Amino acid sequence: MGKREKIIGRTIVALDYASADEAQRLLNQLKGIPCYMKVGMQLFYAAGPSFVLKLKEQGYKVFLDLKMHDIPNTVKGGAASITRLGVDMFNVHAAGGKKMMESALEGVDQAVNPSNPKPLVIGVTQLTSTNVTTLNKEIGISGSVESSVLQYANLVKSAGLDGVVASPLEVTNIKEQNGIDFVTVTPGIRPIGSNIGDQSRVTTPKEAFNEGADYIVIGRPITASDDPRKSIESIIEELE
Ligand SMILES: O=C(O)c1cc(=O)[nH]c(=O)n1[C@@H]1O[C@H](COP(=O)(O)O)[C@@H](O)[C@H]1O
Repeated sequence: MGKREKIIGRTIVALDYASADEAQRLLNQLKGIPCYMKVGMQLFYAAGPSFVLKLKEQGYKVFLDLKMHDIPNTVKGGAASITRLGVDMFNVHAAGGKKMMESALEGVDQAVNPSNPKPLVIGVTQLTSTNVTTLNKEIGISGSVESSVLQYANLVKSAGLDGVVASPLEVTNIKEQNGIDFVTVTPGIRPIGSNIGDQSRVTTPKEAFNEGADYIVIGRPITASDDPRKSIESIIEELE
């Protein structure tokens, strides 16, 4: 696999759209650039499993980002249903605790078979929109964001999940404490000059990979651009 293909395979495009038609329009614009595709709440609640299956039919790897956070039994059932969809990756909130995350893995085990291979199961640590004021004053967790992220990452690892969602800024310490193979999926990606929006803990795509991120997640710098194809090409070029 060449360098360009490797970069494309590690770049996850967040399809945050209100309908399948809008998401498909972006896929058409990015034809021939087989990035990993992320379906989050907005698109899944509107377009459902059928759009996920459509992405798989088109040959994409799919990250289903539904950030499950519920009682263990419910998460177990949800994880089984997600696994039956044949996605490549999905996530749960680490804040749900170890038993909840272990239950997600039990749900996966129930549903895996040759047509539903095991997806990567990823724990969300502190959202990349969270800053220290939100953490301390609203959520009620004291200390730095990074220490909370590391505590969650260690919990995710102890529950047996494959890795975490975190900001690229935290990747080095996460890998140091949990091993190089512990997968890091990093949103909060902002190429130089792009709008930070509601994100707090951001880096450029290049910095994220330099920090050791396995996957970068990019939404609006591509989807809100006047020319999404040009935007993604310039990100890939910078990374090459
Ligand atoms: O789990 C996620 O994907 C996620 C976790 C997190 O901490 N922060 C975060 O931004 N995300 C998702 O990553 C994407 C980032 O999108 P942009 O901010 O538009 O690049 C969105 O779809 C978010 O839902």
